[in-house]
Amino acid sequence: MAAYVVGSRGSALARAQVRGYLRAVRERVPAAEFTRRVIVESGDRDRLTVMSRSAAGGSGFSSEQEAALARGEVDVVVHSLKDLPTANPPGLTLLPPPGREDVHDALCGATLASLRKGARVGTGAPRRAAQLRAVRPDLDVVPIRGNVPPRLRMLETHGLDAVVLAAAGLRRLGLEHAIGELLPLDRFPPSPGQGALGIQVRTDAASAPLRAVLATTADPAADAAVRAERSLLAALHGGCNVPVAAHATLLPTGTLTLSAQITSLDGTTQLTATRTTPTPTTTPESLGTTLATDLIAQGAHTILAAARADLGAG
Ligand SMILES: NCc1[nH]cc(CCC(=O)O)c1CC(=O)O
Repeated sequence: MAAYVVGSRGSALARAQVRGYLRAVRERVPAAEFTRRVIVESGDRDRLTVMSRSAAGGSGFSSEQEAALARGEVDVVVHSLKDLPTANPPGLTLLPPPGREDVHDALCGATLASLRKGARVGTGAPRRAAQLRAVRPDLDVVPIRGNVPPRLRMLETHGLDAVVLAAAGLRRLGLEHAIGELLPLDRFPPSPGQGALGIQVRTDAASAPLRAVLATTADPAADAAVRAERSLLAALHGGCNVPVAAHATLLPTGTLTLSAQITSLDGTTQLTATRTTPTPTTTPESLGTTLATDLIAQGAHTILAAARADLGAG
């Protein structure tokens, strides 16, 4: 059997995600063989361009990863799900994720309560900046970007008092000792899909054997949760850079609960809503779109339009 080619970005986090994923696959299908290939994102020089679908040259792909997958240069791409647009390019599909890491955001370098008035807290995510301002309007939120280890080093190199990072990335990199506090989910719900891998493959018949191998790792609970979260984001015409948070959990009883939060960039207005599947036939996707409708009735579009205008101008 020829080895399947697994693509990812070249960051330490992306490599750790591939390593962890292949460990899970090999546990279930020991005979499967894989080789790894790093696909460099031209946009990795500027993170903002990575996020936009037009960045891959108007090709309809959100990244070089997707384009390489569609061209057959790799057979599967391991992404961070939260970085993937909700629109799926034709010919490609996402498989259910193999479970989910810690969904919390982590404050590194301090705890929230220990931060003095006016303390400098680094984050590149508009959602995190807005959530911080909602809870602590006195903080000086400093925009930072880059990969996880350099962002952590900015505590020293940029004189920051704290930085906010996903606990999932820190744990995958073995950097959990840097976590000062896991931020509470009620005030700091995560980005849709945070902590989950986006396992993307081709839908063609030739890829069916690989899809069958990879499907052995599927975690139905994680899958239901991220599908609900991402359908909410899609229904709000979100993107990975808007101040939308969502978190779903599937109980053993089969009940799926989805909570979402939208925050104005200045932190002064915050919308929250929660829904639970009323019947077993409600799909995760319909729960997401229903909750989006609840938030739209509360004025979601006004907050999001203002945020997009500020971010676009910014
Ligand atoms: N946007 C960068 C990114 N994409 C995925 C993760 C961490 C892993 C995850 O959230 O699943 C991170 C770093 C961070 O947000 O701290």
